Amino acid sequence: MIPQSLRTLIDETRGQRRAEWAGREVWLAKEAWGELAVSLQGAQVLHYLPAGAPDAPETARAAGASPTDTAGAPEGMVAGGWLWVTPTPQALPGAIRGGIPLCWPWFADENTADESPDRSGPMHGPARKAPWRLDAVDEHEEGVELHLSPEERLHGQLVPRAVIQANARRLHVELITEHVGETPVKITGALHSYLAVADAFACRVEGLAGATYLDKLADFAERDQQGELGVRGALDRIYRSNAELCLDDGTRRLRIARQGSNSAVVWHPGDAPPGDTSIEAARHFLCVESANTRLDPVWLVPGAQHLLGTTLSREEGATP
Ligand SMILES: O=P(O)(O)OC[C@H]1O[C@H](O)[C@H](O)[C@@H](O)[C@@H]1O
Repeated sequence: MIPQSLRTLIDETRGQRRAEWAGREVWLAKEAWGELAVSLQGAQVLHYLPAGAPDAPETARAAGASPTDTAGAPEGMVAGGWLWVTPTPQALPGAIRGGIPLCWPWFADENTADESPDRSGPMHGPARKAPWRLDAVDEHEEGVELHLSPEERLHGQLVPRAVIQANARRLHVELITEHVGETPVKITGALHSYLAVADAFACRVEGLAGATYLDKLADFAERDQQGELGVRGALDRIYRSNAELCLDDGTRRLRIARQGSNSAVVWHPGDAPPGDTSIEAARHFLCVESANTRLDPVWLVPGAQHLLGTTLSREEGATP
């Protein structure tokens, strides 16, 4: 579910092109394998829709529906796609709420921003607001692979880069950190996926039963997940888990695999969303994040690399 204005840009795309959306440069693809939109601010995937999905334009047309159906969607938004983007994004230099923001080189706020000099760095680190450049686009019939790096140095000793792969079966995002300095550095971070859902409070996240979690809404109290997770309101949890997850919103079963992550963050603000999003629009996302947090920080030594990844795909055997 994305803003109508972004949908229009994608509809006007044949093949690949660059355009401007909400004051940011975006890279767009509309190909036989599906659709992809990436913002160069933050190297942030904003939209992905594989061909053949029930909400893909050609499938919708075959079923007699409009591919840009606004029925039931909050104002300014259209259904379609696996990711959610707010219809009311902050102006630059603010970050875009939605898609897959890259939180780097730390996850969350000043209390956990171990890498900022005085533990007071910006929430989720500087990478998501920074300008990135597209270093390479590897295009082939089955899909596309993008390589991006920040235009400026974001850290004295660490250099990040992002790899985004999209095809008709899956979306895969990697955030790779290379240590180019002299002394060990501790990092955290996240691929802060805003997944589009029919109703956030009717979602089930499978794969976390029995896992322990830190409840950020209860001062990081440690708890056990009893049974599978049903989301019914506000929650902000860091699960100690590297398991593959499945998000079921009643209309789609999305598999979420993670690489280099032993923290799965599940977040929804309930009926008190941040100022850049209405309550109505917020009912259509659930964040399920591939993360490194205070539970599994990564110590990088000079010359070492760390890869944090996430792969979204349809569940095997499920209808497309
Ligand atoms: O509003 P943002 O800075 O994008 O952060 C949004 C959310 O991100 C994570 O999921 C955290 O666990 C939440 O505590 C936070 O509120």
